[in-house]
Amino acid sequence: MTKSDKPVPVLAIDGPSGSGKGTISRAVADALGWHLLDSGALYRAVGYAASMAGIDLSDSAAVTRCAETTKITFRDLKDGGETRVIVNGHDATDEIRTETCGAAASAIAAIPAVRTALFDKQRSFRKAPGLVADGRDMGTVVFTDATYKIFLTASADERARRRYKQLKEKGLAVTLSSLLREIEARDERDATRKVAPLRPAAGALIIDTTGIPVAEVIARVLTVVHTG
Ligand SMILES: Nc1ncnc2c1ncn2[C@@H]1O[C@H](COP(=O)(O)OP(=O)(O)O)[C@@H](O)[C@H]1O
Ligand SMILES: Nc1ccn([C@H]2C[C@H](O)[C@@H](COP(=O)(O)OP(=O)(O)O)O2)c(=O)n1
Repeated sequence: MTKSDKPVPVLAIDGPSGSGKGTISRAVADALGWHLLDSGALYRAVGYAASMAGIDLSDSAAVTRCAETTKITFRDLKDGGETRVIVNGHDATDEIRTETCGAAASAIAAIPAVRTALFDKQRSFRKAPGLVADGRDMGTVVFTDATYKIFLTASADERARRRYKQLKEKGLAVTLSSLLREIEARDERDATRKVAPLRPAAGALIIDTTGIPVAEVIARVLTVVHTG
């Protein structure tokens, strides 16, 4: 709560992989001077930690213990570069961004107890003057009372092309066809799981970003916040 007892505002931005959530959330949080929660990084960090520990990702009890005990912190760089994600003391920022880790995150995210284990940590990011929360269930589960709810989407082809360009620029060996397959498999798993499936929250503004430049999407989202 703020001093005036008004709840701290939350802008929930949900959507499938490659829809632009990370890019738009970071830019909007910077423009508003609000905090940022990259909830996907938490699921990726748990997937990474479990894989590193040699845990079978279908072993729900072991993965849940891993989610409960893994120490995840975000470290912002002074030069404004990519926020570092520290997992059990190790800078895992680059490792967690691979598609392999994305698939591991999607698999462990379907375990209800893993989601419960990460719930309070996500809620703790809600601090004045406001929070931009990026994920799959920000508006539907974690911040059901979010002040603003946005669902970003784009065609699977466009999302795969964006991811291809992004990973190529990082020097990773990827093919467009395998990325498209991985994105479609992840969409399917995230949208059909029993707990917190990917779907627009009731009343969310749905923005299809196919063919819309980043600057235009940012402007549209900021209009929602400014005009309430
Ligand atoms: N509207 C857009 N038009 C073109 N490229 C975009 C757009 N939004 C995001 N991108 C690019 O697509 C890639 C994936 O975006 P990202 O923000 O990581 O998506 P998400 O967090 O939803 O997976 C990034 O390289 C980003 O720069
Ligand atoms: N709030 C969230 C965020 C991510 N997840 C899961 C499902 C996603 O496929 C993975 C990875 O999420 P992330 O947002 O980092 O992935 P993208 O950047 O959209 O490719 O984690 C989730 O279940 N709930």
